[in-house]
Amino acid sequence: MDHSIKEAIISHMLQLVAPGTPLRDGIDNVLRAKTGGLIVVGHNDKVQQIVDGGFSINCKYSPASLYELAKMDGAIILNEDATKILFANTQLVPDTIIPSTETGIRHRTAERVARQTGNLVISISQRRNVITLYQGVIRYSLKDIGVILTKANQAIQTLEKYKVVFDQSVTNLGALEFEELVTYQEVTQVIHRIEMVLRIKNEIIKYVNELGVEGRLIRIQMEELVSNIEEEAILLIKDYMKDVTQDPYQILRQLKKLSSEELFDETVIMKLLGFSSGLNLQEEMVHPRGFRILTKIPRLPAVIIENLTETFENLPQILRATIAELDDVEGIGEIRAKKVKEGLKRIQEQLFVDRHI
Ligand SMILES: Nc1ncnc2c1ncn2[C@@H]1O[C@H](COP(=O)(O)OP(=O)(O)OP(=O)(O)O)[C@@H](O)[C@H]1O
Repeated sequence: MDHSIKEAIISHMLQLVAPGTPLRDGIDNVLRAKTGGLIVVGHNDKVQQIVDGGFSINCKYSPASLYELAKMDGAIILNEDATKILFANTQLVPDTIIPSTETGIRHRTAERVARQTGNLVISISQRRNVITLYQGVIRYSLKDIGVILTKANQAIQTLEKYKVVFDQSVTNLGALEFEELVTYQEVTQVIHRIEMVLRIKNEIIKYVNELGVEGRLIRIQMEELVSNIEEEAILLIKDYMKDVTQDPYQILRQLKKLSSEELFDETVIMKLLGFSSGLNLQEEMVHPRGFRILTKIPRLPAVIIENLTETFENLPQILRATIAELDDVEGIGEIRAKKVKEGLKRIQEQLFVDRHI
């Protein structure tokens, strides 16, 4: 199964049972009462085929009713978004040919039902104090909130460190862009770093999803650190991809799929940007189109940035353009032309002050 599809399924199931949701409240009640439970989320033809006996309940879902119904033997079936309890006390009869690695009957049934129907199945162990989620071939044991919180906090600290390193290298890149001294190596290095930050951010998002209401503070910290990091990555790619017709979002998606070793390989990143191997990355100079720097000018609409980069092709040419030449660009009058010039000058000054040598 594609890694990103698997991640998406896990993320969806974790959000459904995240702390603070009614479903999680009900599951926690069952766990505490030590009655055990087997819950199928969603009812369709495939589920219908393996259900035997039980009662039709068809009432609004509430944590209390889930708890009461779990006292009975058998499985409980909820609707797709877990807002209704449809059946209780049902016997599930999945195909025994379907392989299962579980030992107990409840867990084996849960795994088989999930594989056979593709639905989310939740097994709450009576003796072992664990909640296991199954969907298709995916199996996920919910972890203790304290353990996830510790991991999430560690990830936030790592994110802070990586963010500092990334900020430094992106400031240096900006200064070099004004000096026309950027080599391909600097570009691949910054792209590598932004992808590292994105990877840590995604890991934290997973924890936040699993933590539900308990993850509020982690989410705030994360957003404060890297709220628009994806946009920054897209602008960076747009500045340096070989051909303007390439899709920067597609390049970013491919970047996400790289293994850690590949991400360290400059030639792999260059290839994603559309360059063939054979370039001398440490010596050959490259100019950015200017998207990233122009976006820093306050209140400059995206369409004007597009027009500027299209007319002048790269940042050095935009910097060399006179007020009159800027004025000729569609959507730019004299006042805006001056604002662009002043804006670029201010950004340059700031970058030269902030750069790390
Ligand atoms: N096919 C099934 N359909 C519905 N409920 C089932 C099915 N199989 C087992 N159960 C439920 O699981 C209970 C017995 O589970 P058992 O103790 O054998 O499993 P287990 O996987 O070891 O779980 P636990 O860790 O909770 O003990 C039954 O009382 C019943 O409620």
